[in-house]
Amino acid sequence: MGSLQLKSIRKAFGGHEVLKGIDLEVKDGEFVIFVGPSGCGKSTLLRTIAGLEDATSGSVRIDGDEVGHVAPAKRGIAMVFQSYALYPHLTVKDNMGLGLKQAGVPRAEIDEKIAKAAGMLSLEPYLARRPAELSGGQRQRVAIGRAIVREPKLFLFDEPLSNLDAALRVNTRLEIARLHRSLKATMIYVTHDQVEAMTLADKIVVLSAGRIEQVGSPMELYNRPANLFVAGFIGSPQMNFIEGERFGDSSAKTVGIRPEHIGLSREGGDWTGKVVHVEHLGADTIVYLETEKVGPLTVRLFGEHRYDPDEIVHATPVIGAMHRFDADGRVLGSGSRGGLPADA
Ligand SMILES: Nc1ncnc2c1ncn2[C@@H]1O[C@H](COP(=O)(O)OP(=O)(O)OP(=O)(O)O)[C@@H](O)[C@H]1O
Repeated sequence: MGSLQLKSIRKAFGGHEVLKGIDLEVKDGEFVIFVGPSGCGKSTLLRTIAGLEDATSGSVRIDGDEVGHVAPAKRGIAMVFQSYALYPHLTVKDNMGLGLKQAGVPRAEIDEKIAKAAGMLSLEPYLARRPAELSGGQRQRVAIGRAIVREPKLFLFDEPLSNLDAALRVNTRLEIARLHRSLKATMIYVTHDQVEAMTLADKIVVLSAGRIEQVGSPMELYNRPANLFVAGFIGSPQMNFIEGERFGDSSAKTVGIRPEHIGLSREGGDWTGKVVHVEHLGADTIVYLETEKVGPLTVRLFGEHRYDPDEIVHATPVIGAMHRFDADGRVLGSGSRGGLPADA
């Protein structure tokens, strides 16, 4: 079992409050990812769950038990850091088994657990090596293996892939997804990487300046963002924001439309504009425009397209794909029913 309940968590460093009342429920077996801009409090929240920071006020419960005064080692959690935090003088096997050894687990049981975790992570050939004799990806797998052998109630990951190169990030990401499926463990994960968040999470928690902006599945956040902040934060390239009046929708202060929900043509379309820049990504082409009617626009086209800077083009939004926001940035509606004015 491994459920987590956070109630009104506040944390201040000196006079500076970095967590401003966090309420969150994580169910047993869920994969929950914290995202948000740099400095919003993601790591502080994770460290508070781990017990590496004490909350200034509020309650942290694991499986219903208050753990605010329980030492980190006694909380039944295992944490995997960006920096691996392996002991350089110990072999892979000893690094993985150290926590269990210190807890007085019998040698035979430790060996069995290490063998099982090493099998899951394809680490068998490296058990006798020291960390310096491993690649970054292998070191991170050892750190994950060390967490697995402890059979924690909660796995906490703090940007575990950010020191790895692009290809290795993808492989390790797939490995973490596979592990989550096979272990059915509760995992809480902090990342800067949108793709990691979208692909791994059952539930994403979007934080900004110490508060939760929205909690939801990746597709809920993408298709039905609760406010301008989430709409702008989730999705890359970013959602286009157009003043309601300029869009022709005076019932909304701002209208949002994702770059893939705008079509481009050389003749005939809603908004005439000039191409400013084009990015060819292979599978997609991103076209940046400056339009007369609605200002700058980013358009994402599937496949390869030839558009040149300074070319005059016409952009047309997909009907029903809009998100509408009020003057406070709260969503009024999204998609085919909520995204358009009533008379459209
Ligand atoms: N030990 C500390 N003492 C004082 N201030 C701290 C301490 N730890 C974090 N902070 C401050 O708390 C705020 C939140 O930091 P935190 O590391 O949780 O953010 P984050 O969202 O994880 O950022 P990043 O994405 O850059 O890692 C920041 O303003 C940071 O400077």
